[in-house]
Amino acid sequence: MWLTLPSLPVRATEHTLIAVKPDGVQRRLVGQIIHRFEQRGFKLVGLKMMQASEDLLSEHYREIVKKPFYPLVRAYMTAGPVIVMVWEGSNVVQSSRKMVGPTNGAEAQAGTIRGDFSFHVGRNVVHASDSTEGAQREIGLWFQENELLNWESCDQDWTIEANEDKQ
Ligand SMILES: Nc1ncnc2c1ncn2[C@@H]1O[C@H](COP(=O)(O)OP(=O)(O)OP(=O)(O)O)[C@@H](O)[C@H]1O
Ligand SMILES: Nc1ccn([C@@H]2O[C@H](COP(=O)(O)OP(=O)(O)O)[C@@H](O)[C@H]2O)c(=O)n1
Ligand SMILES: [Mg+2]
Repeated sequence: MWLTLPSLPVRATEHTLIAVKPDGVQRRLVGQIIHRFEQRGFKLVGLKMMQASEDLLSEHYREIVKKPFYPLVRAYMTAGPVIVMVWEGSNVVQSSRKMVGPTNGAEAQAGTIRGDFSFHVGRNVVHASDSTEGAQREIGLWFQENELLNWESCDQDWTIEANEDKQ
């Protein structure tokens, strides 16, 4: 039997900033990390490789910049290139945090990115924004507007139920 799928109204979408940290790049984990977000059904709308400057990093981590361990974070995060990405989808901020797992890989469950690829808080492979407001702020820090692409994904009707907006 064929399903008929009504075309979706344009929906307010959510975005998050995910970064593969220098250890993830060095350990050749970039592909596996991207794969997990693709597999979940989220849409990639921005991606680049860059060397983070200390200034950008202290803005990004403004909540921890005064913590005693921040110099370690700065050294870690500027030690090599990072991959920064913007992913789009329903509830993507919270879902990504769950996919990434808690800050300390030693406490992260197997099946999460940190639980599968790290066991030390200072080498935890990925960054994920922790709130929608934080995500907007971080996306604005790392990306120019013209680096984000608004493209139609052909599987959209199969990853989002059409009536979601009407409930
Ligand atoms: N005690 C620590 N020692 C060393 N590094 C730490 C420590 N605590 C945190 N970090 C590093 O600082 C980062 C920022 O800490 P934060 O509390 O924001 O964790 P997070 O939100 O899980 O990580 P991120 O913001 O990178 O996604 C951590 O991801 C980790 O790499
Ligand atoms: N005690 C800590 C806390 C954070 N960090 C580092 O700082 C990053 C940002 O901290 P955070 O509190 O925003 O945690 P996450 O959002 O990364 O889970 C972490 O991902 C770690 O790389 C650390 O090295 N030691
Ligand atoms: Mg954080």
